[in-house]
Amino acid sequence: MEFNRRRQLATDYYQLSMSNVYVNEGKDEDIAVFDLFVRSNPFNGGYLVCAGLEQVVDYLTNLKFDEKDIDILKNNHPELTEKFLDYLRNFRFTGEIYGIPEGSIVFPHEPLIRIKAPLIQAQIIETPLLSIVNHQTLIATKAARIVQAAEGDAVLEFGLRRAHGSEAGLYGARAAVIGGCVGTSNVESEDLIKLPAKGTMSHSYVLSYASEYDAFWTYTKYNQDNLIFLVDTYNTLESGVPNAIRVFSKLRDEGRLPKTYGIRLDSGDLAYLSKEAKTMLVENGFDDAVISASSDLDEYLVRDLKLQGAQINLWGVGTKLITAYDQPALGAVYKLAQIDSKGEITNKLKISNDPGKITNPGYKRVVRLYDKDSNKALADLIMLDDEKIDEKKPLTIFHPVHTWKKRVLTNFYVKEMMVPVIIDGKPVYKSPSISEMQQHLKNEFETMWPATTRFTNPHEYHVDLSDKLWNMKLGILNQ
Ligand SMILES: Nc1ncnc2c1ncn2[C@@H]1O[C@H](COP(=O)(O)OP(=O)(O)OP(=O)(O)O)[C@@H](O)[C@H]1O
Ligand SMILES: O=P(O)(O)OC[C@H]1O[C@H](OP(=O)(O)OP(=O)(O)O)[C@H](O)[C@@H]1O
Ligand SMILES: O=C(O)c1cccnc1
Repeated sequence: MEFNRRRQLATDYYQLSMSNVYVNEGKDEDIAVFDLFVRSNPFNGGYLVCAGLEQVVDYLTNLKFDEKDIDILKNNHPELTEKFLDYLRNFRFTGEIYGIPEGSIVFPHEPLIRIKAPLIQAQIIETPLLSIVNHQTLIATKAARIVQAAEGDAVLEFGLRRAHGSEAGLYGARAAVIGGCVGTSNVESEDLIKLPAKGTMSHSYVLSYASEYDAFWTYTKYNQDNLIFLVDTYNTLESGVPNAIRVFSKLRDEGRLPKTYGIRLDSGDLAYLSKEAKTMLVENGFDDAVISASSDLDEYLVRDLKLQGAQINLWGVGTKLITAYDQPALGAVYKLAQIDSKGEITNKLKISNDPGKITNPGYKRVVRLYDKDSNKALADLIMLDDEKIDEKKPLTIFHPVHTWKKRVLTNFYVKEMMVPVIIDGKPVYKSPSISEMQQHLKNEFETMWPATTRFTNPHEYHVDLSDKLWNMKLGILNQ
């Protein structure tokens, strides 16, 4: 699936006005290093699930400007010089990208993507990279929380009709599946995520028949598997569930009750109705029927319904997932960390009154430190790219703002977080399949202490700076 292939002007104009200056001032060949990172965890949570890297690669390896784009820019912006427009005509991304694989659990302040490229290129790509990663990381994180609350039950993404446009619906569905949803109702996503779209039936379908029974029975003539009947159109317990049971019984008598069959509840007290429906289904020998529910669900309602003993084993989640309802923006940023101007390297940081907002300078990488016995993650360390860690020696790590808070690690091993993705403009990374990303996330959860992933007052996972990086930062601040 091609991302934004014909949408190269989907950027903020200032990227182009600044680039116009760079070309004309001979700064376009300066080599810049930028970091893309998030400043805080969304949803008052303790973690993020990163997503969007595959679309970043697709965008960067296909980015070019054609004569139509040049005409539009020329007509609207007489200040853009011919020299710059010529530059755009010949544009190709020639830089280097390192990134953290999709489906990884990540934390604020650590680079999710590191960009090293001619300054002008790194500038032009800023807005699209942020919009891709902001969106997908936010939705993957929301999905992971809902899946976490569902405690092993299947979660389906149903949000397209409430998404902020079909592109948000499409890439939101992708991110939701990375985050752990077993599927989506979004048909356009089939080609992107290589999974058939899934679904049940609507109230209008049931209402369009003279009786609820007719609606259910007729459906079975054209759908052999996955027979999930919507049972709340008239009266869930007095009509919907009994009619569903009549149809299931008939199918069983005819020897064609499918593997996946069941009901969907979409209104009323979902805990009470699911328990009553379960009893009725079991009494009729339909112990393995799916009981699905939808209706403005999110991670808190799913958790609450489970606490109430709801007998629901498939959760359909739309609006609150696809729009990241309680936090609709992630706020990932893209900050300059180094400039190499004709061989003269300067490390850069952005100063702020808030120490937590001062950016980290230099050409850096991120590693995760794990406890050798439990295999649980202990902390992440942002360090300069050429630094090494000796796993045999004790390692002292310290809080990046409250530096007196120290820990000495002795029994640990180190894992690199970032992988090379594009080198000299050429893709070098084979993106895993969406189901591999989903599995990767499951493995990641195994390495996290519950304190980090719990919803209420999660523990702040440590993302620390190496000594060398801290000294570089302090040196620049002192200047
Ligand atoms: N047992 C429950 N505990 C907590 N919240 C519930 C429970 N059952 C349902 N809800 C939630 O309460 C909210 C309102 O449900 P309610 O049935 O009143 O409206 P509805 O589902 O929109 O029904 P209708 O379409 O008939 O108006 C929904 O978000 C639903 O998920
Ligand atoms: O509640 P959400 O989490 O957003 O999940 C999606 C909702 O979309 C449908 O309702 P809608 O009223 O749009 O259509 P319907 O008439 O088929 O129920 C469906 O029945 C769910 O309630
Ligand atoms: O298939 C479904 O049940 C469905 C799809 C989209 C939205 N609500 C429900």
